[in-house]
Amino acid sequence: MNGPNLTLHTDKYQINMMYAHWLHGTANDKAVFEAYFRKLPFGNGFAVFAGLERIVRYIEELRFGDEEIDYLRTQEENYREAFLEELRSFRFTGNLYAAPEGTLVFAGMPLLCVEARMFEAQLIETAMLNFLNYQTLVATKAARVKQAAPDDGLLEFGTRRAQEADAAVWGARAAYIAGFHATSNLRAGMMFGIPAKGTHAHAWVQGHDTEEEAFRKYAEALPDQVTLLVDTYNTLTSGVPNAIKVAKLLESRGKRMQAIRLDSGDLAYLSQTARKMLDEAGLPYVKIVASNDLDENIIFNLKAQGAKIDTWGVGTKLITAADQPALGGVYKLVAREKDGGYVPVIKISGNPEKVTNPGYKEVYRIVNTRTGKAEADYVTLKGEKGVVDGERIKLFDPVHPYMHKYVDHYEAIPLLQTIFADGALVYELPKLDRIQQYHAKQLTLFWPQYLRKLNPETYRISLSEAAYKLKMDLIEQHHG
Ligand SMILES: Nc1ncnc2c1ncn2[C@@H]1O[C@H](COP(=O)(O)OP(=O)(O)OP(=O)(O)O)[C@@H](O)[C@H]1O
Ligand SMILES: O=P(O)(O)OC[C@H]1O[C@H](OP(=O)(O)OP(=O)(O)O)[C@H](O)[C@@H]1O
Ligand SMILES: O=C(O)c1cccnc1
Repeated sequence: MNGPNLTLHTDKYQINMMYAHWLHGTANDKAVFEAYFRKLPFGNGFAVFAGLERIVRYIEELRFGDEEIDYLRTQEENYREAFLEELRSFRFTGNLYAAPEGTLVFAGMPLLCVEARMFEAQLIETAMLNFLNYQTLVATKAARVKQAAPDDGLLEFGTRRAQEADAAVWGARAAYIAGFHATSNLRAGMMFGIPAKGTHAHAWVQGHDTEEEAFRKYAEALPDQVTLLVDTYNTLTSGVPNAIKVAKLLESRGKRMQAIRLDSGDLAYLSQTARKMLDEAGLPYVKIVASNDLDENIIFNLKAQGAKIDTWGVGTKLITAADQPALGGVYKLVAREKDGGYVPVIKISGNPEKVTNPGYKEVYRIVNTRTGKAEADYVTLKGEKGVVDGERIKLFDPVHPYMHKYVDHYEAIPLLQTIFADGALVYELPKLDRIQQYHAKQLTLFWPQYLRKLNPETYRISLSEAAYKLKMDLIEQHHG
């Protein structure tokens, strides 16, 4: 997938820091960074991790070419020529660990960890956050829509309203991970193998003398996939009756009309009445698709009202994550090389939730072997053995440490997979269908109280006692 060169898709301050490290001889010192977010979006109980495939492609293709170097030369007179020359041979040579796409993730857990030369780890922050914040946000929004209509068809219709072209296609992919069935965007279909589907617009109807003629001509052109948009003039007095006529015509030719689409008005009332009209005409197989500024809340309400809708076309509010336009994922330094080893580092803040968790760490999902359900995620310092050996562990909330419990019958599933090792891609990117299936399976690991859309219970991310002690010691040191 050779797209545009994204190497300068970074904030200038990253290159400034790279330059300063280079100048002072610390560019080759290793560093460990972790990416995580502090607050779940949409008041949801979980987020759906997405963005890894794009991150992998980006890292593989990182190169400073002539154009990039010439541009940097014009942007900063302090950059020495030898530094710019060094950029020519820049490659990612570090390690990257990440959760697989489709994993349910939570506030405060490391989603991705980079261990690399300071020079490399710093450059990639901006683009990685850009990719994972957006794709995780849209996948999470899509998971909420899926929860409102778990057994219905879900079509992603957002491209025309998306924040530009990349957002449209990667957003369509994120929606598919969370259980959407198809996208209207053909490029997303071609790039990722997502089924591409479509009906027709009002323009098709407006472009003919009569609605009936428009429907007939459309059905003649595409007899195997006829979904007719019935609301251009009057849904119940014109659109549905004309669609019924065309469905009968198709039947006489041995074909079946697929669906009608409703795109305005009271979707509960119109779908119920249209359903009745279709059934009475002997067309129970003709489905009803609805669209028009839908989101999980409207879909939930329409279902509560008894709407007879089989498939939902969801555009603007999904692709733009309308009720929360950004996920606040951050990328924080947790350890750096000094005198041949790693020293943990911390960022202190007056707000306890913003104090970082220091140290090179690992994260495990603790699954109770009696219930088969996840109890909490458990963050340890790298190399801690207790959890791997199944020893009794104490789970507690690092912000409210008095809230704790012990578990001893559990399986500890490591969440971060090795993606790059010494710069080499060692992870086989799964096919998109596999990611969708993996995501669906992830949902079965959690009790429903963590999954509900409204006021979910908080799933806890616990620090091991050693990781917690390290944090407290560093806070103490800094206060001292
Ligand atoms: N029964 C319903 N309950 C709750 N919301 C609904 C219902 N029917 C439709 N909606 C939603 O109400 C919103 C606005 O619909 P409204 O009826 O105002 O516009 P419209 O009929 O589509 O008008 P226009 O023709 O300008 O598009 C849409 O988001 C739509 O999905
Ligand atoms: O409502 P969304 O969730 O964003 O879904 C996509 C919308 O895009 C189209 O409308 P548009 O107004 O662009 O054109 P049309 O209604 O004239 O077809 C379509 O009819 C949907 O209503
Ligand atoms: O195929 C459709 O019906 C469609 C596609 C994009 C946006 N709105 C509707």
